[in-house]
Amino acid sequence: MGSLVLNNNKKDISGEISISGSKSENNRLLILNALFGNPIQLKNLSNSEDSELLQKALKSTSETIDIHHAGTAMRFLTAFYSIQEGKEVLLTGSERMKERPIGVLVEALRSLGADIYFVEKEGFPPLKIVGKKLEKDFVELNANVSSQFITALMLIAPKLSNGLKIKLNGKITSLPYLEMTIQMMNQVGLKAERIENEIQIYPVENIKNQEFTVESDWSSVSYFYSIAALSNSADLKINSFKTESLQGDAKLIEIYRNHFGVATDFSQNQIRLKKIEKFNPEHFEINLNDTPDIAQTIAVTCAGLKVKCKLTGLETLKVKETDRLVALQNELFKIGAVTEITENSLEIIYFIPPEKLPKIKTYNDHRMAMSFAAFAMVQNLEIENPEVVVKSYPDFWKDIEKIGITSIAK
Ligand SMILES: O=C(O)C1=C[C@@H](OP(=O)(O)O)[C@@H](O)[C@H](O)C1
Ligand SMILES: C=C(OP(=O)(O)O)C(=O)O
Repeated sequence: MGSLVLNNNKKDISGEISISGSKSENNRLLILNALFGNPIQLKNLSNSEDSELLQKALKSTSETIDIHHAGTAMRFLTAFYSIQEGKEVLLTGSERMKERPIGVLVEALRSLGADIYFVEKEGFPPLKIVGKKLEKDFVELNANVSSQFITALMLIAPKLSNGLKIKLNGKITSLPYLEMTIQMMNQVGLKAERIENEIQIYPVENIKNQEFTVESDWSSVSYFYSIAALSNSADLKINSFKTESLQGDAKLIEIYRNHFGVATDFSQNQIRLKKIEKFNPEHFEINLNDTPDIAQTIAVTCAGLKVKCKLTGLETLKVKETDRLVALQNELFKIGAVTEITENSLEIIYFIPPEKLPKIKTYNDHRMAMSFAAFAMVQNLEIENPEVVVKSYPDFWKDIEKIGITSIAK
């Protein structure tokens, strides 16, 4: 499967690229379309493999659905199939998917009356799901493992006879993703609201035909913020973004402006990133519970700038595509950052000289590949199994080439 050696001869970068639609927004709309008979015409679709896998699953008539490594799709489909009366499926995924917990969602759906069985290990995929009509209208669940469980319930809720009240117990993780679900549902004509730890979704029969332009993916654009922060000068134009984003990761604008000297200007639907100052804080501390997908990006930015940092709120990272805390610790070491990790934090405590040509393992995790690629602004490095990027951003290597980071296959 090879590797790529990344090389950037100049520390000044510029160019223009387009990033496809947010996989989070896209996947919510795919489920709503499947539930309501395709009333929503999506514009600026996500070209992520995860979204394509979900789309394919929703069209499939097979009794076995293999969702590979697409976590969001796995969770949303679990709820979706629970209410498909008369349909029985085996919902499975990659080896890693079989290690990503889903018990909290299954328990919540069972408490609503769903027929779901763990086929191998209790609490984990694969699942056998026998679709039926769910009669109840109240559910409670722990909100501290994955917000995707809650979104999954919210998306099917308008189709339940009396809607659904969802009570969230414990600390709510990845909250902006729940806000995204609520806002999107309201935008397409459904009725959803959250008051503190209670979400209410009202029943709705139909939604009207409409277009929905998916905003480009802010998690994907994070790598360009990191590249800009590690450059001498940067001027990057990237499509297509909205000033009022539904995506929590738009927080990047503030984080990179306030801490890493990268300014963002909006001009119509384009953002323009500029390095405005060389800005190396002594120490940087941030809680990323709202924005878990940009933790790796920020860790590599800090390593490249030699900024000691403490990233907290990372308790969900160990159950993502890989244990991202361990993966980060191993690979940051190769680029000269020595870290301490706990169950929910990562701290860069001191720096050592980076390896001459660090060879970065990617652990089947797209975000490991893309976040470490930004370090090419500091020195050459090798990224193993670069094809992992397809999960969210298939054009990533082409796009960084466009702005001056070349790669040679090895
Ligand atoms: O709802 C979503 O689209 C997502 C929610 C987050 O997951 P968790 O809630 O499990 O942290 C995020 O990490 C994931 O990439 C996408
Ligand atoms: C965690 C992620 O995705 P998922 O949970 O959908 O696999 C991600 O894209 O970083």
